[in-house]
Amino acid sequence: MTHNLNTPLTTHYDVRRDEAGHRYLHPLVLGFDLTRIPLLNKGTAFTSEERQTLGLDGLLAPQVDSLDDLVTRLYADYTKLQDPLEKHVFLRGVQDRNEVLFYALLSRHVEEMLPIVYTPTVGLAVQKFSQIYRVPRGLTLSTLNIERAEQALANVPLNDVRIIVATDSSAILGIGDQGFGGMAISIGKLSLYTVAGGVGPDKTLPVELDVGTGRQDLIDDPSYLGVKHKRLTGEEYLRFVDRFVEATLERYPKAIIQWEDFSRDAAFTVLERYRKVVPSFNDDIQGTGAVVLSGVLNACRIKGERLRDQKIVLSGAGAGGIGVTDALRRGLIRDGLSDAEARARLFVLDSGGLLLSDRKLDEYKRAYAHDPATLGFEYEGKAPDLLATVKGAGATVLIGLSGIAGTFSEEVVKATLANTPRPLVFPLSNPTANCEALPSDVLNWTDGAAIVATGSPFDPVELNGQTYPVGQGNNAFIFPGLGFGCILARVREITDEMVLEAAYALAAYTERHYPERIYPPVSELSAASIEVAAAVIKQALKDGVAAEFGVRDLSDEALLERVRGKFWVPKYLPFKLG
Ligand SMILES: O=C([O-])CC(=O)C(=O)O
Ligand SMILES: [Mg+2]
Repeated sequence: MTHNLNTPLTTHYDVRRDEAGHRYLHPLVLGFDLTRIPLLNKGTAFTSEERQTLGLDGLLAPQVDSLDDLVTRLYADYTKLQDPLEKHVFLRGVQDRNEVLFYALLSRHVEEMLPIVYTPTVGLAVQKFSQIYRVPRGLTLSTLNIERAEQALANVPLNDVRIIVATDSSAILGIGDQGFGGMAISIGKLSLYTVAGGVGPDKTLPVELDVGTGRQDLIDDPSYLGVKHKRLTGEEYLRFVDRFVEATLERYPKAIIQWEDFSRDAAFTVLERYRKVVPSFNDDIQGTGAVVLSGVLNACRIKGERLRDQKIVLSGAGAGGIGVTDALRRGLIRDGLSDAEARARLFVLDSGGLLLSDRKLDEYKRAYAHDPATLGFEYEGKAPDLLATVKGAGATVLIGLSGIAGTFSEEVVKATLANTPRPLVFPLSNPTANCEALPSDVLNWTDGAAIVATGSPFDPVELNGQTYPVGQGNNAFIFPGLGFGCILARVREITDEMVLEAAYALAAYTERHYPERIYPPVSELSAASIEVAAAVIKQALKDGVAAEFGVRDLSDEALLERVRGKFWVPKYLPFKLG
């Protein structure tokens, strides 16, 4: 089969239905090539008939396996590996060879493998991406090809992408600028879209926007694979992202964009610039915001208190910090407070201390700055630090999105305990090494009284003969369901109310199934995502932004059934040439 660049062969197969309505693959490539295209390759699970009709006879090991056999065999290999990054490379290798197998393996061992394909190991994969890079995956736009963005998108061998995770790598997790390496986070997030959000892998596209890096050490590193110059800024930067969005809209008009790990002001600027142009959301601002609101709601329920009774101190004023503050403000208003009353309960600190209106602050932080005259407590210096704020404000909730390990010291945690018998302490920065405090320390310092959640996974803590599970307050509980719902409803826009409903749906799911916990266990990600998706669809209909999914008259249960029915599950489809 030949093709030229003007009419590229943009896919390698069609999915068709036989007379009985069963789906099958009609391949547009044959023979050896089939074993090299991850969405088509079945490895030794090609049936003997397929081997003969597809030109594979003699190319494969004689044994014909089932998908289950392959999963069992690979898992045995996997368990021999010790090092998390090696495991990551192993699993990514499976994904790049045989995607159905990768997802079958991952869905069978979600709890064990999520920390490998996703946080925290993905943080290491980002840092080592140039070294572990093997074969192409996703789309990389850089300053070298952005002027040919349409052609670059035309080269992507997928015809119907519905969800894109795009990063400019300026603030990966809590580890900062990672240049080209950020591609690993886009890939990792999309694995969750498939395993937990039911979106078929052929509908997902990871994107790296390589606008350069502020890291001289990367620029100087001969093994670094990204473009080697300083980051674009200002108008040049926005023009680059404009080109990406325009070309994407043309090639994939049904796609949603998840903006991931953009630093501070870029995160807010990009979100606002495009959210009415293309259905899009920022995972760190909105996804993290929703997941934290959900956990705080459940923790308040466990304490027998209300959200509106809390005084909340947040350390970190990046995209995550301000996004969480905003979600909590909306939650406080829903709990009956006015906007001013809600703001009066939220205290945000950046590296200079509490945000105060007499400090020189970026625009996006200004919204949460307190007037020193009405703050209600005294402080020394230009602005109170974390300890002074916890004491002065009477904090009952402590949330960390600072990216700085150790921020929640024993003194700070004990000062929070002095304000309430059961403080909420959420050291949420990722990956593990950047977490503001270890859950075991927080529980020890508070003699088990604190309600703790982290962003990265932690083992349960044993204390005084009791076991305390540590909730994972990671946006993984929000974005797969949020995106899935948006895809199913073919939304024109993702409203703040839809994101808020995602938070309440997760809280309700947790309360129903795990009343003693603030987040479900990770093994329940897909079950929780289905409920999040249904809530998002309902709100999209209310907001008048849903283009499809005639579900207006469905009962809640019927809607959930509909969403469940759309969930992609890994299985090998038969090949047929007809
Ligand atoms: O990726 C994660 O684990 C959560 C997240 O968005 C971040 O930390 O930036
Ligand atoms: Mg993120």
